[in-house]
Amino acid sequence: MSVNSDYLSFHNWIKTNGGQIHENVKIDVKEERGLFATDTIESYAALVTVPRSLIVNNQHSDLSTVHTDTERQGLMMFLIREYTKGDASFWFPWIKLLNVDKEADELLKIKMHLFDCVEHSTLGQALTARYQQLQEEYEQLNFTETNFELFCAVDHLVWSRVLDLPESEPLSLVPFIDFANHSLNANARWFLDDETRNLILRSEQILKSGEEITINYGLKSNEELLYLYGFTLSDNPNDRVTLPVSLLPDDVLLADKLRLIQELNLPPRLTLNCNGHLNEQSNRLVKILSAQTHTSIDIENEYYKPYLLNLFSEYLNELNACSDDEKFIKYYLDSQKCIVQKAIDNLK
Ligand SMILES: C[S@@+](CC[C@H](N)C(=O)[O-])C[C@H]1O[C@@H](n2cnc3c(N)ncnc32)[C@H](O)[C@@H]1O
Repeated sequence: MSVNSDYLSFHNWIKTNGGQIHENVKIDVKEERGLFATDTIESYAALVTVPRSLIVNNQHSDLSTVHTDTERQGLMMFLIREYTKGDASFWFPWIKLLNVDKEADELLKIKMHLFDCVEHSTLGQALTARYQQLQEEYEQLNFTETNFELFCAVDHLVWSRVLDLPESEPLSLVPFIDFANHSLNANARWFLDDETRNLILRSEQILKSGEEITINYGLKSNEELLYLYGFTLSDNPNDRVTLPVSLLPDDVLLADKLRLIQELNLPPRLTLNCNGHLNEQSNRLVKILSAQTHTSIDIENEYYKPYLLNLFSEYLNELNACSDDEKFIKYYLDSQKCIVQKAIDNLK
């Protein structure tokens, strides 16, 4: 079967099961596979309607036999089980297009790149924790139907494709709408129909022929985008730098500083916004961390600037030592460098 006929089968599957697809909407591959308008579409048009019966979550009868600790695991088990059934699965026309095998290869490559580049950043820490957790889950679930790489790929598919439905709704995968890519200037929006509980993707403006149909995944930093979806934006106004910080064990003020940090409930990291400014909590944390006398704890002391300069310069050196040709990692690194450089300039 050719790729085109796979998309045709998917369209037919959605329709046969009660869904609707606007005649001028199709899945296509340009730079990235996504949804496109094949002709002009008016604003506020229903682009896709996905019936309740095709929305995958823990309320769906097909997940009733999956017993797991978390909703995410439930979705993973469902995907693995249905993927393993091949064309015997009811969900085959959709799952075939998810390219589970290819995803596993791609992910492995990205993982290697990332670990080399961002080992010491909060992203490196988060990724390390995620893979450790996945390893534990994989062993715990004693999964014989798949290998670990595939297990990671399915985890990525779930993270990158779930929709955050309104509060009372569970984590859900929504075939067809899960082919919409992200844009900060999105031209479409999805919502749950109050009456039918169907999920509808609607145009928010007139769409021109050939235009990509995009939704907004939220105001996420490049680190969050990379962690959740595996891509970044070259010019991300929501980008920031988060740097893990810790106290030195030989700090004479260690106990006092720790107590204060706990009392104030400060997270052990510094966050710089895209203009290189520390947020309020981080500012407070640095005053505590950099103090060298009792009287200077939690006030702007003379060690404040040198402490920060040293921290930022070290991180900048680390970033400069990484070079990567992979487009999204390059955007991530360039943006991190730019923010840290602004923070250094702000201090001077
Ligand atoms: C919900 S899926 C969207 C459909 C996906 N492109 C596909 O081929 O199935 C999310 C994934 O699409 C890709 N993606 C979404 N928005 C993107 C963007 N603005 N730039 C690059 N890749 C994007 C990322 O790989 C992300 O993990």
